[in-house]
Amino acid sequence: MTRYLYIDHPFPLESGAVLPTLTAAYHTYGTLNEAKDNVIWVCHALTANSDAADWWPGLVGPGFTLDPAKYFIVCVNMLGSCYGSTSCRSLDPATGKAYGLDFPLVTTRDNARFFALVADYLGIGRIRLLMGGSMGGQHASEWACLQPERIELLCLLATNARHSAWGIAFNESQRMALRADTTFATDSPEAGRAGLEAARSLAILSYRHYRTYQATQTEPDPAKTEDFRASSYQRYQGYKLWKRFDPLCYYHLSRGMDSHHLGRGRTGEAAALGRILAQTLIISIDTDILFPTEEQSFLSRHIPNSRLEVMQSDYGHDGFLVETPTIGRLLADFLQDQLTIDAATKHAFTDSLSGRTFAIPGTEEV
Ligand SMILES: CC(=O)SCCNC(=O)CCNC(=O)[C@H](O)C(C)(C)COP(=O)(O)OP(=O)(O)OC[C@H]1O[C@@H](n2cnc3c(N)ncnc32)[C@H](O)[C@@H]1OP(=O)(O)O
Ligand SMILES: N[C@@H](CCO)C(=O)O
Repeated sequence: MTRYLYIDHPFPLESGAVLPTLTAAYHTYGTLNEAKDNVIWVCHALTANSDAADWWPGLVGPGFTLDPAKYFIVCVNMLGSCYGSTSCRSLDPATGKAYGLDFPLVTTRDNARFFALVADYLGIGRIRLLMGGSMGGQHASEWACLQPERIELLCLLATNARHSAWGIAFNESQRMALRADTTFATDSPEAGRAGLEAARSLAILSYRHYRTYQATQTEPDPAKTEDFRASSYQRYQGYKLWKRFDPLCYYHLSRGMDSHHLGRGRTGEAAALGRILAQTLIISIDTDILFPTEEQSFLSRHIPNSRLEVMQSDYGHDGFLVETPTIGRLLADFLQDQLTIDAATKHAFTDSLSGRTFAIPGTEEV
């Protein structure tokens, strides 16, 4: 069940804008123990919500690695999302109307500060494990830089220290699709639908891989000359997001993702990552073309106590959501303090974009 926390206190954003009050939609699973040392905080990705057991089945829930019988698991909906926390659909007290397009930029750093504040309000001190994938990993790494002493273990999946030019270009293309829809940000009944569907269709290309499409969407009928299986898949993915997500929120969230840069104001990403005290497990996906393995290798080289695991998956970037048996195993070992900070265990990998093979932890090609 979604719960809500109302914080009647102004929240200044990095941009200088101020949100006068905050609403945090959140889920918890399990019980905070007396020692308050069993907190697992999950940060969700772009279009998910605070119900981590729903969108991470096989990882969060009874009998899985993140078992509520052992841990107090918390997930808070990020600011700007349409799943209950303060967003462009909230009322702007200055106008008495919803913020709409005027909603201020909420950076990944703002969201990390928001989570830290919510943790304070929920009476949570230290966090045993903070984790997140993709944009959730951007939030988790920001938080680990902001409050290094608070986070004991960190798990970052399919994420980066700074959103790449490639990632920003994908997001801008999606915003172009949204803006090209003349109903976007209007009061019409299905405002922004065509734009959102086109945007998601574009995005899905970056979340999957050539091999994913070859395996699942190759047309079985050799006589076909149009209306291919892959086409209906793209349209369906667009429709599926439209059924559950708000085009305006999507627009603003993508701006937040673009803002991600751990090094801003901290003399660079390497210095920022060097502040992280948590023992860190970094999980990469060999077919991830949006956050390629070289980005997680960078995290691993600069977070002092870290280990990189490269998972094989044909699913591409979204493998961090679906490869739960592998992730569960890696995480279980990590939680049992079997993390060995041993450079010798770091193995070479081949980057899916460039096809180059790198030795870890060095950057040199082998
Ligand atoms: C309120 C909420 O629901 S929020 C929680 C859900 N979402 C999130 O948390 C965000 C993160 N999750 C995701 O991004 C996605 O759900 C993922 C990556 C985990 C999985 O994506 P999916 O779309 O389920 O998987 P996949 O890419 O394999 O597509 C399967 C779907 O496409 C359909 N499909 C497959 N091929 C085709 C085709 N050629 N033509 C049309 N439809 C097709 C399948 O029937 C299936 O439909 P269904 O989802 O209605 O069952
Ligand atoms: N598939 C993810 C985005 C990629 O991290 C989501 O919809 O949240």
